[in-house]
Amino acid sequence: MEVILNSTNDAIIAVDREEKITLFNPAAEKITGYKASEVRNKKVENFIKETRLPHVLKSGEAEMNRRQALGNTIIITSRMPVKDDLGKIIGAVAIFRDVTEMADLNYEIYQLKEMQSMLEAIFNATQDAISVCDEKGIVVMVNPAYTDLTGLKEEEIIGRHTLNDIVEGKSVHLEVLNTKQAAERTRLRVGKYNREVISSAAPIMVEGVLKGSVGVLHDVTDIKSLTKELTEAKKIIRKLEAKYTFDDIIANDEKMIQVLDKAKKAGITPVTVLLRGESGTGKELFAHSIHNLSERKYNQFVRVNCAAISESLLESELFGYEEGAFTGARKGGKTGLFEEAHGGTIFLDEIGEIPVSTQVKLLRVLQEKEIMRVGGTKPVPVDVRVIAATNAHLEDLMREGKFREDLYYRLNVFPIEIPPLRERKADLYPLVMYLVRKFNQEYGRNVDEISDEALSHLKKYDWPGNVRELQNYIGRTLVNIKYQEALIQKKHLPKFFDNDQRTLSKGEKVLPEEGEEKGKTIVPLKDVLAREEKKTIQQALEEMKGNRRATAKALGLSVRNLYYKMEKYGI
Ligand SMILES: Nc1ncnc2c1ncn2[C@@H]1O[C@H](COP(=O)(O)OP(=O)(O)OP(=O)(O)O)[C@@H](O)[C@H]1O
Repeated sequence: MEVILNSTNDAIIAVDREEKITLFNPAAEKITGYKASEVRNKKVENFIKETRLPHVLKSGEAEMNRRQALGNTIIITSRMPVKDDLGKIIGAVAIFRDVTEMADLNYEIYQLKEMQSMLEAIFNATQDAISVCDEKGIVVMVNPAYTDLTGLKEEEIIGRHTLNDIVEGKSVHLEVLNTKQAAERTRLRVGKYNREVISSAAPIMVEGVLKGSVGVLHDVTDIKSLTKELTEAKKIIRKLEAKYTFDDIIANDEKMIQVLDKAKKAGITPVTVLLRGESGTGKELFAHSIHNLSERKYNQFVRVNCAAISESLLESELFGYEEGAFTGARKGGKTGLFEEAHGGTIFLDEIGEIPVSTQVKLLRVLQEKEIMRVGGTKPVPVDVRVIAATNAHLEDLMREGKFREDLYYRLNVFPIEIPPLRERKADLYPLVMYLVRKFNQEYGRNVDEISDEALSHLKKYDWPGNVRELQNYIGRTLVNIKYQEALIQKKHLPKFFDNDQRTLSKGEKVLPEEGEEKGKTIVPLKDVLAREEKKTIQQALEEMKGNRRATAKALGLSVRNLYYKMEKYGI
């Protein structure tokens, strides 16, 4: 018995009825720091308050496995009364164990558990698909983003080899397991949906030993579609911006060089410009270039095709409207194009198509430098440079009462007349070569010259559609040329009045010819009608030398309707 008392790690303290210590073993000495000889026969309360032995003497009740502090130590105590044969309490004994070390360990475990829960929360909530495999390449953990991305259920992944999820490409996990190094940015296709991903992985090392690999997948399908959207958005922005400068205007002809000089002068002054010339002569190109030479070049260039916007909408598009200005008006109103162009330039193309009522408002902007929103009462000051363009004969329109005289004089401050291509044939050769370079790139051709015979053939033609027509024509020519051919010869040149839609320039809409598709002789009626409509419009435009007003009149259409159809058929 004595041996047990002396060798046990449990501290044992016994007291008699008077609460005096009768037993104090070596373990008790160690925990409390008192010597048995010092405390024996002395009241326990005088030395150790936490034993609760006086309480047990009174209550006669045992208290088992209680956790408590003893100074800086943590102990687990059991106390029980000692009774004689008659059940009378003659003393009490306390047995306790130092668990400070165990408590520290518990605390560490607690901290680890906390960390684990935190990591689990991150693991489950992150948008990145994560998988973990062991040192043999067997997947042991995946997060919800991983199952979402791959379309595989957890049970189809866990416990299987990591190669199981890959449809195409090399496993980064295996690379990590082979090299013990991180594997960076590898393209793969994974899972049920064959998603394209970029994957990276890193080794899991525990005390220098490789225990597995953790991999992250980024879905690039989304990135790809976002990039596509971004490219589209950029295209739209570029369309809105002025992209050309005077360096982009090809001119060799004396008359054209003079026109260019005049336009450059307009560029460096804030004057209102009226660009006149047939369709396709380069009016828009000039408008861009003037804006880009001016002090306003870092501000907006807003192009408005006055013929392409319906009469009822044009006014609110140009000047904006106040909330509640009309049924269907947007909440909060709308900023007009003049306000958008504030500080910059507004290019009013086809100015001859503006209805007389809107002309009054436009005159106000030019005179007062302020606009009035539709439904508004307060004028809004705007600082906008106006460049207008027309291929219509404004003087005729004025005589017919369709164009206000006062507006005409306000716009005609600095007229620039761009001559048609037939009057500047010296420009043909440099224009052809410029266009050839452009289409070489686009179509993957290697043309570097045009034969004299082919060039003189082009010079004989009138080019009613001007540079735009030449551009389409050279595009068609390059389609006819083989990759290895470097010289445009007469045999490559298409017919001038070629309405064959299959040789139209890039971007134009191709409608099926009669019975064109193999084994299909019946073409839907709407396609036949569309094809005929397109042909007729093209022919009319050719005959009217690209003059849209005259073409619309000849076809019995409004200019707006003609624009709509031209856009629809990609003419
Ligand atoms: N001198 C030139 N040098 C280079 N390209 C030109 C030249 N003139 C016109 N172009 C090109 O021809 C096409 C038609 O030009 P643009 O749209 O400026 O003509 P436009 O007179 O405004 O036509 P429309 O009256 O039909 O709107 C454009 O692709 C333009 O880049």
